[in-house]
Amino acid sequence: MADPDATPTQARPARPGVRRDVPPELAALRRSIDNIDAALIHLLAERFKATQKVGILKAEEGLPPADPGREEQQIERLRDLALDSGLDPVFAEKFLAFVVAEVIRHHEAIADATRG
Ligand SMILES: C=C(O[C@@H]1C=C(C(=O)O)C=C[C@H]1O)C(=O)O
Repeated sequence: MADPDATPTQARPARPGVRRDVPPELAALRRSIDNIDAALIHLLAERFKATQKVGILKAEEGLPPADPGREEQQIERLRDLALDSGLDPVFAEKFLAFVVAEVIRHHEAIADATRG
């Protein structure tokens, strides 16, 4: 496997103005960030697997794709969790809204396909 901290002689030539010899602490933090990003992608994939199943259930039951009441509860809960953990609650709410908008788009597509 490629060494992420490869010295400039082992790595591709750096683009002009791009430093290759990053300080070890920065390299370590970036490895941690990469691990966290990977976890986020896996978590999102699992969330979308669950919401796809919800979309199918809703289409079968004739329920609407969006549930604003449920979303209100989630916003309140996530804002509290964000505050407790030192994350900006406005960002947490925006992030949830971004994800939920995509889920609703999927649910609308599932409902359309189910109606035929
Ligand atoms: C997943 C659902 O469908 C929609 C998407 C939600 C979500 O992604 O969390 C929440 C509410 C609904 O607007 C649901 O009703 O539970």
